[in-house]
Amino acid sequence: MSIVLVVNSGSSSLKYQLIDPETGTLASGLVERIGTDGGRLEHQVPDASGGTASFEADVDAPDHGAAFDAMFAAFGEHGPSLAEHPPVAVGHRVVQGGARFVEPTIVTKLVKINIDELSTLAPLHNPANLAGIEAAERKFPDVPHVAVFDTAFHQTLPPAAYTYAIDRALAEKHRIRRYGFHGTSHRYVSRAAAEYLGRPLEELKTIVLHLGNGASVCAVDGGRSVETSMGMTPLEGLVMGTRSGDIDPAVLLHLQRRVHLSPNDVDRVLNRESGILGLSGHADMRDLVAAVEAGDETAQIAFDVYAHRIRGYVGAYAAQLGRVDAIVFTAGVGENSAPVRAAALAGLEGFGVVLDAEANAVRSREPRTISTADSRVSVLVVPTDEELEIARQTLEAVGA
Ligand SMILES: Nc1ncnc2c1ncn2[C@@H]1O[C@H](COP(=O)(O)OP(=O)(O)O)[C@@H](O)[C@H]1O
Ligand SMILES: CC(=O)OP(=O)(O)O
Ligand SMILES: [Mg+2]
Repeated sequence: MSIVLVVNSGSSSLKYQLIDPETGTLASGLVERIGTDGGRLEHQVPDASGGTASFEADVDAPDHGAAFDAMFAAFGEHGPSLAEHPPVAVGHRVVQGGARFVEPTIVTKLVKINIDELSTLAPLHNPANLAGIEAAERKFPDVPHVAVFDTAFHQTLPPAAYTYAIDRALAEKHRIRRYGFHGTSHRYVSRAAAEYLGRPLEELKTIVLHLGNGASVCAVDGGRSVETSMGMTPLEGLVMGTRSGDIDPAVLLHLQRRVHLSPNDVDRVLNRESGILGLSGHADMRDLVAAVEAGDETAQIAFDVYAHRIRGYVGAYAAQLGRVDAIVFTAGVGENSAPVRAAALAGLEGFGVVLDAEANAVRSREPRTISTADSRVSVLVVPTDEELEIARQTLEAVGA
């Protein structure tokens, strides 16, 4: 058996999964609200009847080390026993790998220094990823730790897609270019979509819409990322829970010169206080949709801006690909929100994108088609599984 512990450390959360890619998940869980009051743990294990048993607890988690302690306590209390199912490696999601990390990489002191240096290019993510690695190393000092980078899948972007039109020397000196993120998800989902359609990956042209708390679009041509909406940092592109996505860069200058916000203030405003939260007061899509359904006009505008931006990217990426075989929705919002999917693709019938309202309303955790039989473009919902993908890549990196 090759068991991997997969760790996805966010700024305020720790998601984990103990998994054998060949046989399935042994446990998964989440510690939320790290660093603030009201920490909570959820731990799930498969039960005898083929379902899952779920355990919840309030926990005190001032930092990632404490979150790891809470996770261990949950394994101790609810199983499975880590002594009986020891991981052969720990796989970590790391968001920003820059141009340096294009493969899953065994963590060394130098790798950690590099991840730290890349923090300015993913300020919400890399510091938390590193904190998670260090906490996990203290708990599992004897197994290899592997970093799997969100940016790696996008290393195939052509220069025309990753180059910003600014002074070349300045850009090169400061490594300013599009890197792209959510690559582990885009890679997994584009492959799973090809498998579901029963078509060779090499001949498929796909647009993947990863709509989670962070959100990005990826144009995948023959299994390779050729265009993606996040940029040098995970701020560019789609409207997100708390991030603005695309904005005229002159707005930042205006905020600094005329409103006298500091660079850190602007960072906070755009990364944490914008998106659907800034527009409506709701960062969570479930709350936004509920407010729209209750007739709240401000919520309606936020929802419309969110969908309008997606539709624009679908059109742009269709043009870049020249042909689209499938549009694939994934992640929390993409997998669960029928109203978002319908609004995002509304009016595209003339381009051969026709949703089936009934199929779109079905709730399921399986890959499925939500377009009509005569829609020229297949529209799919394919649940992402970043943890499984990270586990596979971790085992490959350690040669297990
Ligand atoms: N049933 C649902 N309807 C609409 N949105 C949902 C639903 N379930 C989850 N979501 C949304 O998914 C988002 C979180 O997605 P997720 O992929 O878990 O994000 P992350 O990995 O970035 O934390 C939240 O905005 C949440 O509102
Ligand atoms: C890169 C990124 O935005 O990740 P997340 O969606 O987990 O915030
Ligand atoms: Mg995510």
